[in-house]
Amino acid sequence: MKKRITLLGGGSWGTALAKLLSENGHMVTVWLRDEEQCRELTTERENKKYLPGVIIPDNIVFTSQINESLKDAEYILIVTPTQKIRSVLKQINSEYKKNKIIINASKGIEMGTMCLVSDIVREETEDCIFADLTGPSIAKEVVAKMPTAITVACEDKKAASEIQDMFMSSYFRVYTNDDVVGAELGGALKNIIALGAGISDGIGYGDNAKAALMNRGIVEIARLGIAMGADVETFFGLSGIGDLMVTCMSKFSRNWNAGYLIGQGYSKEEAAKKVGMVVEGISTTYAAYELSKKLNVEMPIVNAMYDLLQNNADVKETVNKLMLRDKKEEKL
Ligand SMILES: NC(=O)C1=CN([C@@H]2O[C@H](COP(=O)(O)OP(=O)(O)OC[C@H]3O[C@@H](n4cnc5c(N)ncnc54)[C@H](O)[C@@H]3O)[C@@H](O)[C@H]2O)C=CC1
Ligand SMILES: O=C(CO)COP(=O)(O)O
Repeated sequence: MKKRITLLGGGSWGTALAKLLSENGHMVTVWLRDEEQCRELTTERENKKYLPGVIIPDNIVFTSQINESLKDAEYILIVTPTQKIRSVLKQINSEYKKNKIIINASKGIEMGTMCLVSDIVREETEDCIFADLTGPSIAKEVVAKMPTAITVACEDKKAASEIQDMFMSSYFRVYTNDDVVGAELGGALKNIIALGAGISDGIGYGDNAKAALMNRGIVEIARLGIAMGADVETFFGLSGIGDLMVTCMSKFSRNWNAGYLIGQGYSKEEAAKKVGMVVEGISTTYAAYELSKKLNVEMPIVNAMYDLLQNNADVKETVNKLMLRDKKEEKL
């Protein structure tokens, strides 16, 4: 059935999801804060900055009026950088953020508050159902209609199944899951590990190092997840190890690319600027570091990444410290 969906954000992932939803027959509106960009997208039907070369279907509406964009919406799809979500939701009149189904497609943790996106949505909206759309899904491959499998995590089974139907297509397979916290944590924290994988590649370490990072990375992600009430099984799924694999291995990943540049000697600011799109792993490193301290969860890779980003620690020395920690059993 045709649904009315408004996207908050139209960068590379927003554009890709708007295109997919429109091609699935839904009525899609995209809110962007920049009026000039709305005009360009409306007339040129191409997102030159974030997804050049992709033709945007004619029936997608772009607007810079946030309340107007939500008047008829049944579903709200959040696709803005995580650190901006709260301020975006605050701009919406209360009547338009009440009793809606809110789907989050962003992957990060809010700095300062340590909130997951589900917490932000709970605090900034009223009586809404929250779902998290997450998993290994590089926007450039989705717009090229390459096979992709993803998860929708939602505690409300009916809403989960509606969202599954809404996104499913011949090249986009959607699974459901009811572990929202686990799915959100997997999506957010894999960005930190991918940044680390990029650094490892950037300084010239090999595949052994990257495999170790990925494997020990998912272990510490699961450790934090367990402390926060998530189901450990979720971390073996698409939103966990699945997304970790693609983000650490894809040359399209912005987190991997930013890490690679840092490994080559650029500062985090220069690397983020060069990538030119959101690098969620940087801000999420700070939030995850605070969370691990608060919950007393051992997260050596997150600590190392914090040291690199916050204290400009030397990369090789940091890796040495990681390797020479106390001997351990291979356990969660
Ligand atoms: N690109 C991808 O392949 C995927 C991205 N994601 C996630 O989706 C989220 C968005 O990522 P992308 O679209 O790729 O990022 P992007 O950097 O391509 O685009 C970000 C969008 O947010 C807008 N924006 C930035 N600051 C804003 C503010 N203060 N208020 C309102 N809008 C603002 C930008 O104008 C742009 O439209 C991230 O959390 C990312 O981790 C998830 C899966 C795949
Ligand atoms: O989340 C993603 C793939 O699932 C996209 O990762 P990047 O933000 O690193 O490009």
